[in-house]
Amino acid sequence: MTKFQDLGISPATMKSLKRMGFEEATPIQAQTIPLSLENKDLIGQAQTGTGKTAAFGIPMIDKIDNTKDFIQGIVIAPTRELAIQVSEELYKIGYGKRTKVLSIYGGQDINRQIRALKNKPHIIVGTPGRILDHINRKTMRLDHVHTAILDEADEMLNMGFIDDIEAILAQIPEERQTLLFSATMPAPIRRMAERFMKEPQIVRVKAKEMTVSSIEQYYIEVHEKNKFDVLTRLLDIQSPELAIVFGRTKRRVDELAEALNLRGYMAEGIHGDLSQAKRISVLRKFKEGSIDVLVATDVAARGLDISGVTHVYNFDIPQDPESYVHRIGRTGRAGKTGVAMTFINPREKSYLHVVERTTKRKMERMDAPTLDEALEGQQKAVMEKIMQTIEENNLESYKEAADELLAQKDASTVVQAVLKMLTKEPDTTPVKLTEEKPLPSKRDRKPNDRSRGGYNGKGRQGGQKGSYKSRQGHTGKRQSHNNRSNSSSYR
Ligand SMILES: Nc1ncnc2c1ncn2[C@@H]1O[C@H](COP(=O)(O)OP(=O)(O)OP(=O)(O)O)[C@@H](O)[C@H]1O
Ligand SMILES: [Mg+2]
Repeated sequence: MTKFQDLGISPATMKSLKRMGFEEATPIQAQTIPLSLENKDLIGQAQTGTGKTAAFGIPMIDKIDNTKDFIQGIVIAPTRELAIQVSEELYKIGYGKRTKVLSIYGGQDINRQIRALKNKPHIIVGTPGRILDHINRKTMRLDHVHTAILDEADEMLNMGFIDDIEAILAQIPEERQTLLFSATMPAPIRRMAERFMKEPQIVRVKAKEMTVSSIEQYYIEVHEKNKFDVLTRLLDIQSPELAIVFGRTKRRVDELAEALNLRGYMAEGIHGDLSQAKRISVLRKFKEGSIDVLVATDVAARGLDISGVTHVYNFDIPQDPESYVHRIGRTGRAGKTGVAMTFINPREKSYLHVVERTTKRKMERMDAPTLDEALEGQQKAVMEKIMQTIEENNLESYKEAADELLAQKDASTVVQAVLKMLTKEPDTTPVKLTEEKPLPSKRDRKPNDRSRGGYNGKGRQGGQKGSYKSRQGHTGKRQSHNNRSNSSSYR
């Protein structure tokens, strides 16, 4: 374990790290911070949730000269949500030094951003399109920037942002330091990236597997038409605190969110076609816990750090192994545990093998749960809740009513009735889901065919990092239909 004080970090930044509760550096931080402080270009690859943001953020902030009123560092990120999240983490790291950090992204009022830019931020975090927009309008100058960072670099290059990124980098002095970070860095993308770097050092955190070991990984073979029932049974049995369900396309995400609601789950979808306001509100609700299932396309969730996500469900298997790594990486972050379940149409078996080969980790096979198991899961959750209520020892005012019931019926019958009332019986309300064809067999697939749902490179939306309110131990995750609109009990 490496202590931050051994990495050459300034006292002001050390103070911020302490305030953030960071005690020891993660491996990627320990390996890249000293190199970065020496101004080396580098490509940093480490598992999801292992602190890459601070790995690039700490040295960048330490190199900012706060007495100078111009932009000295820039971070480019693929989505608005991520830009906001990264800027918030940088703000916290820069708190001790009073570093000014500004996020700029499409969809937000440009005049407001222009006013904020006049406030002379030291660091800009933004999406490629909007950064270019400000460069073209001459509302932002990058000629004093010494550090340029591409977060989720492989995704941005995959999405066709290479020209935008090169145009942005062309505005930054050549002596700059350029850093690329991601949990995945396929070789062709890395070679493309090296074009705009100077003898980059490649820092790959040595790990046997590409995914963190604290995520349990399972797959379930299930036919398309049964997938939804299997999903709801799993939700009933596993009672996730917060869950993310990944669908392949935007339509899929919308239909899944609607179907989950029909069956009484608090779910909402997020993808690139929603308005910015809607996306902000969905993410905020998810972080606060007033919805507990987020249905998303891959790109919508890249890099997002939401505490409390205990389960990830791949309703559709992702088309490439990198997407798998990023999807399941929304759980098991910062040393926490998580569970990832992947549904596989029997004809998609080859994709499972490709994922396993890339991650160097086998998924464990699980059988689809039955209705009875789902009911049992819900009963268990209610029983836990009852025991918890007993432990809280605050039942005085119910004693009289209990005695009255027990005078009429025996204890077992009374408890059975209470259990029945509290248990959400598995719901089989019919739902409408358009069938997705299984992915083409590997042999039919063209190289670089990544046509997926999600963002189209434009129209990215922002979301705010909400407060992570503590969620009281609630076990039954579903609301029955008649009280579904009352979300306050979930806060
Ligand atoms: N040294 C540390 N000690 C404790 N917590 C840390 C440390 N470094 C980072 N964290 C926390 O770990 C969480 C994950 O960090 P971060 O989002 O930077 O991961 P990442 O490696 O960028 O993941 P991804 O590949 O999914 O983008 C964050 O909540 C962050 O604040
Ligand atoms: Mg990250």
